[in-house]
Amino acid sequence: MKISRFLPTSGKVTAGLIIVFIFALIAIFGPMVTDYAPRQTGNPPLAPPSADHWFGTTQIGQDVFSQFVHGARISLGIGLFAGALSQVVSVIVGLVGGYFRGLADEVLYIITAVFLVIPGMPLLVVLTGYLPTRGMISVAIVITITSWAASARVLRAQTMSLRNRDFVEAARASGESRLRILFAEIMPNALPVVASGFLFSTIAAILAEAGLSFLGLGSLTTVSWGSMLYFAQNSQALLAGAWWWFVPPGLAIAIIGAGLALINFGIDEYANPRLRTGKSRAKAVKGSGMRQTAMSSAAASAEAGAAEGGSTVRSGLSDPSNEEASSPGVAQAAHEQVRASAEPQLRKPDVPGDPVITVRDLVVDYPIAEGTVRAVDHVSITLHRGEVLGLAGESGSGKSTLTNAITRLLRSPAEVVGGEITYHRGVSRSGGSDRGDIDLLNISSGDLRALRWSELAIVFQSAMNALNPVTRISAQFDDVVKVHRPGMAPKARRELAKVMLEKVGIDPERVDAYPHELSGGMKQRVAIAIALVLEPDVIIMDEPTTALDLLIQREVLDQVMQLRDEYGFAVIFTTHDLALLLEISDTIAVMQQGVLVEYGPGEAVHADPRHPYTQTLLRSLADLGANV
Ligand SMILES: Nc1ncnc2c1ncn2[C@@H]1O[C@H](COP(=O)(O)OP(=O)(O)OP(=O)(O)O)[C@@H](O)[C@H]1O
Repeated sequence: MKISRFLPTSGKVTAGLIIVFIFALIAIFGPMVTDYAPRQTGNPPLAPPSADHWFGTTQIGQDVFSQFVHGARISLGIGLFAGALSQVVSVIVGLVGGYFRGLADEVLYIITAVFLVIPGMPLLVVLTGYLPTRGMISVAIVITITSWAASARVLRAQTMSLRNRDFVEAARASGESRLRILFAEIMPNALPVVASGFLFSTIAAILAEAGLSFLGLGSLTTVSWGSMLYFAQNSQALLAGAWWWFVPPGLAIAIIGAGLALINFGIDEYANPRLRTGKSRAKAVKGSGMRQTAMSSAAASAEAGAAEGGSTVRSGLSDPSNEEASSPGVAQAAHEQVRASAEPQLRKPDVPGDPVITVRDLVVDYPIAEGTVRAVDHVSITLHRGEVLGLAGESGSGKSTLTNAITRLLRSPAEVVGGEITYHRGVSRSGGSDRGDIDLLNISSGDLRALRWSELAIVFQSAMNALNPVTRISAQFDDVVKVHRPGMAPKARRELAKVMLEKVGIDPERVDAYPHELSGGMKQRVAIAIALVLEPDVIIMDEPTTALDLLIQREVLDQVMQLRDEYGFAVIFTTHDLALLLEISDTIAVMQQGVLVEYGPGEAVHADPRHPYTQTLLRSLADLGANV
């Protein structure tokens, strides 16, 4: 495990950590290097900084440096203690209320709301007035009482959204105790909120202590940055020109506050792996761990087969347990090894229509901290009008990267480093002359918006996520139609939505339903109907039926094929299910480690697979069939 993976990638976070580290050193070691006790008098009064007194002296001859370093211990100590205490209260109130709901939640929520509306500083002042002692712990407790509510409210909302997620349901179903679900399942997902709450409470506590001490309400027998400011102000240090007395504590409070705020920027980076460039690892884990399909196991045997033949095809980043394979060199070399192990087998597709999309020599890289992942390596394919192009390949082989490049949905850090993608507009449905070609990689964002959906539509893997849960189906059709057919009347749009629903086998009266009122299969059909509503030339379907059971999958696919016959759109269909692809595709493209290893007419690929990887995939299918 490399330490560099845990180092912050952002300069802001590094700066924040350095600041906090320096102050921690000052608080820990500072008191050891000073010759003076913080309250010791007898030195020359109001002496400016000198070799004897680095930060000068106070009006009664105390050493300011000594007070500053001792004060650092107290101020930081109170900040951290009150910050931690306030988070403990927030976590308990937020998690318990958000998870258990009911009366407990109502009571806790009312208390939280009351604390939120009471202004913090006046409450602090009142509470400190009633303190039996003004010790630092008492001050920290008072600060906690006034600062826990904001974070508790955010945590409650987060818990409410997490409590219905599948992994929590699964934990409940597996019999985990409520306490465990709260603290082992939900809490880790809420950690970014807790961590950022902690940082802000710490800053607030340092400021509150300084404020209270400055007002003379803190513990004036203890040296803190706040009490230094109090005495400096009471002795009119400003008028006396003794800047060295109040500038160090004032500046320190400002700098440590900035440092903690800068660290807060880093929390998201750690909480969300996608924000870190090491996303490929996360994807690889997901790919190799979660989707154990026939294809990925077949890929494993393909590798074994290749190894027997003398050349090894490594799965590169797709095996997280393999440290060697995860190293950047191997990641970069994986596609080269695929090419070296066997020549790609590319045959001309056997489709009558004109080309509608041509991908030529496309190369897409993901530069990550550990090196560059070449996700698509010199891929060329042609999609013809009305053609169903089946895109197969193990998880992580580059299918989504290829289709996302076509739809221009690639996300950072993806970089298209070579090749062309051309959309051939052809003649319009109403006839006329050829409308020419569009260079998809260099299209303007305005043209891209106009093209997407009206000519190039997408059906995402999970309709569950693609449909907005809080708007009716009719409104979701409207979203698309209004943008591209601005002149269409609301009534006509509603009728169009109904027609489209009927086409995908859904009762048109369900047009006013919300997504949660539909079954999984129905939702996927709605997603397909929305993709079809503007009669596009091309639909990209990224594993559109994976989440459905076999019977529904079959029904949805039959429907897609019927609609294809009716509308004549071309489809790029991505799936792990090779058997399904063989059945529906005119052309098959098989990818491995970003390389297009087999390409050709579906029947020809089925009858005569030429690449060892495709052969193994098909053999494993045959074995599966034999075993059933
Ligand atoms: N944002 C990213 N940063 C770094 N590497 C990435 C990123 N997205 C994808 N990759 C890498 O690019 C390669 C191709 O990934 P891609 O998602 O295109 O594969 P896929 O065949 O669509 O996989 P799946 O079927 O699991 O969706 C993989 O090695 C993956 O780890």
